[in-house]
Amino acid sequence: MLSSKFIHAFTRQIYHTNLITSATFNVIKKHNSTHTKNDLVLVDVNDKTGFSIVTLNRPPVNSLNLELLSAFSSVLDDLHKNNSRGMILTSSSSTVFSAGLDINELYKPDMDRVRKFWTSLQDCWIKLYGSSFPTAAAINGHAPAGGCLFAMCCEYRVMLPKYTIGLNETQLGIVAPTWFMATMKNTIPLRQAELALTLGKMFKTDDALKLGLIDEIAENKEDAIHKCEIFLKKYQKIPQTARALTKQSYRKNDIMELENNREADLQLFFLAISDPRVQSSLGKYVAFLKLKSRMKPILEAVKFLKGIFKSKKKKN
Ligand SMILES: CCCCC/C=C\C/C=C\C/C=C/C(=O)SCCNC(=O)CCNC(=O)[C@H](O)C(C)(C)COP(=O)(O)OP(=O)(O)OC[C@H]1O[C@@H](n2cnc3c(N)ncnc32)[C@H](O)[C@@H]1OP(=O)(O)O
Repeated sequence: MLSSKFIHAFTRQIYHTNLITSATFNVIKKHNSTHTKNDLVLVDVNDKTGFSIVTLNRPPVNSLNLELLSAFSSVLDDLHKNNSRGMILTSSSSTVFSAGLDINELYKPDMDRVRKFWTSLQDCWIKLYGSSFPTAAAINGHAPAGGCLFAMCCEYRVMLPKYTIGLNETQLGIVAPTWFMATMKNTIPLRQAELALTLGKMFKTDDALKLGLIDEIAENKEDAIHKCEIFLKKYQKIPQTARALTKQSYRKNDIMELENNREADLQLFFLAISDPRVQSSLGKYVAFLKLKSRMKPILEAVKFLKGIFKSKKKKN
């Protein structure tokens, strides 16, 4: 009953988007690139392929706060309305795809704001994981937690060498929501997902490839985007509605589970972040990140001096 209702709703939605004239799409095409409020998310449409490159742009680490999530959510709406031919998700940072949820939204939160924040995160996940258009992620930097979640929502992942990706929540003393877990279960083998989730494991690029958490390794960002385009082009020969319905049917149980329990999920989140032990873990983590960031120049100086000593030793 539920599933036929769901399929029916999605079919209507997809037919509806197919019927949208290319006029709206042309508006984007003509301008070629659109930016959201504050430029937190940049959208560039490739005239030749029709693919949109969506760039998360919140320096320094693309941590997902309410404003970034709201901007991303409305970009996903636009792509859907404009019957996008495909989306490539990437980052404007040279070392970080996304640092995941902004810890400042979780630590000592303002309850009004955190409600909007969590609802926005739910929106983004539902729209991205269940998108009618095909998606690929060009992971050009580290992708912990929420960063890994968004990458896993895409149907294909290309990552640059020597970065890390994973759902590391347990390491922070928090539990990944069930829909985070479901997304990982849809990406890598079940037993590996359980181990990765309970350990809060971050995988280096090579290991992520072996595990199937990513699909390819690229030399640099341009190469990653190119590889994503090759993937998206494969769908050009497949009838659009059949492709979209297959993807959505495949993911529908996970999506319906959240759709039907959004308020309960929000209450569970409130309960978790109101726990003093969770707040204490988050507080320590915020302090650790700040300390690490401040120590960076010292660590870099030590590395530099070590390099000099090493080369002097070699000469002698
Ligand atoms: C059943 C119960 C269900 C309810 C569950 C309840 C709660 C759980 C809810 C959700 C799950 C959580 C999901 C998440 O996404 S939590 C976020 C996890 N993210 C991380 O652990 C990443 C932390 N960051 C890093 O590891 C590194 O920063 C980096 C991404 C590898 C980049 O390293 P780099 O060396 O390039 O940068 P810096 O470390 O120097 O950082 C620069 C600057 O950014 C600040 N920062 C980093 N990450 C975050 C972040 N996630 N949020 C906010 N701010 C961040 C860092 O502090 C520095 O700031 P500064 O001002 O000091 O320069």
